[in-house]
Amino acid sequence: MSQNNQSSSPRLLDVADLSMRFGGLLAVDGVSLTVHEKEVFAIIGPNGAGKTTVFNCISGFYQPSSGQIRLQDVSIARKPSHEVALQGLVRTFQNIRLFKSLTVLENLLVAQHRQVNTNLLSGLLKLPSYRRSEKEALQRAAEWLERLGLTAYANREAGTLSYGMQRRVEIARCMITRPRLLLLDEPAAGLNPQEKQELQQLIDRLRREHGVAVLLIEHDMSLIMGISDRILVMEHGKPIVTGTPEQVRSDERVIKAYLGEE
Ligand SMILES: Nc1ncnc2c1ncn2[C@@H]1O[C@H](COP(=O)(O)OP(=O)(O)OP(=O)(O)O)[C@@H](O)[C@H]1O
Repeated sequence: MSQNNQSSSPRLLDVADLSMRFGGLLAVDGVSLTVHEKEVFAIIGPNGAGKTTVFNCISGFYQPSSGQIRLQDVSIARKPSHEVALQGLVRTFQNIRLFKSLTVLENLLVAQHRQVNTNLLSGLLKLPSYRRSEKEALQRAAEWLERLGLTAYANREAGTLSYGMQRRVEIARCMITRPRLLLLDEPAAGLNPQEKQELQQLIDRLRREHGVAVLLIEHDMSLIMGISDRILVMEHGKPIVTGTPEQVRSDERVIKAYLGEE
């Protein structure tokens, strides 16, 4: 799979000197990174390096101890996750978080509730504006089900699908809100080799056809090297190096700190 050179594209996410302290532990220590529009940017590093904590700070689940986080020049540090999502940044989780007893379609409808006209009065009276936004939500759900090969599963309870399919539903649920930046937390975890290959193709397609940038944490090196434009390597909360897959692969500090441990 070919990487795109997106470094000349406009900057989408700017993280500057981010730190996060838990009591006596400095879990993230001075991390800076920039994600450009339509870029695929990966964060890698050994277990406990601080990757998930960086994700939680960016997506509004943690309030960083210090540092700046800007999405298209608007500060999002210390904003709650639902506000960050409204600004166009959405995420998936290491452990899939779907409404398992709702159908796949219902999961996609729930995801849009903030965008649907939820004015109580217009809902009660079933005014045309309410019916129109409900219809649009259904249409968008059908489109995303088709794009991700999920149409046949629309009426299945999400919890009964295979792990790989649930991951797809999760990604559809994010994409349906039309984000500019999609954060994927270990998207290949638990997938078989064929599903990993499909995931790689899917991420590439989302970027090319829907103009979304992707920031991901992943342990699967073949996926990372195959899909990323640039990679940030972390160790013990600190950034070690940021570069292209080729630069990272041959960097001695990375080999020592990360690849060397295996
Ligand atoms: N809510 C928390 N409270 C206290 N310590 C935490 C919390 N979250 C993370 N940590 C600690 O911060 C450090 C970094 O953890 P983090 O989960 O960010 O690492 P990671 O790189 O994502 O690891 P993994 O690859 O295993 O998911 C670890 O030492 C972890 O125990």
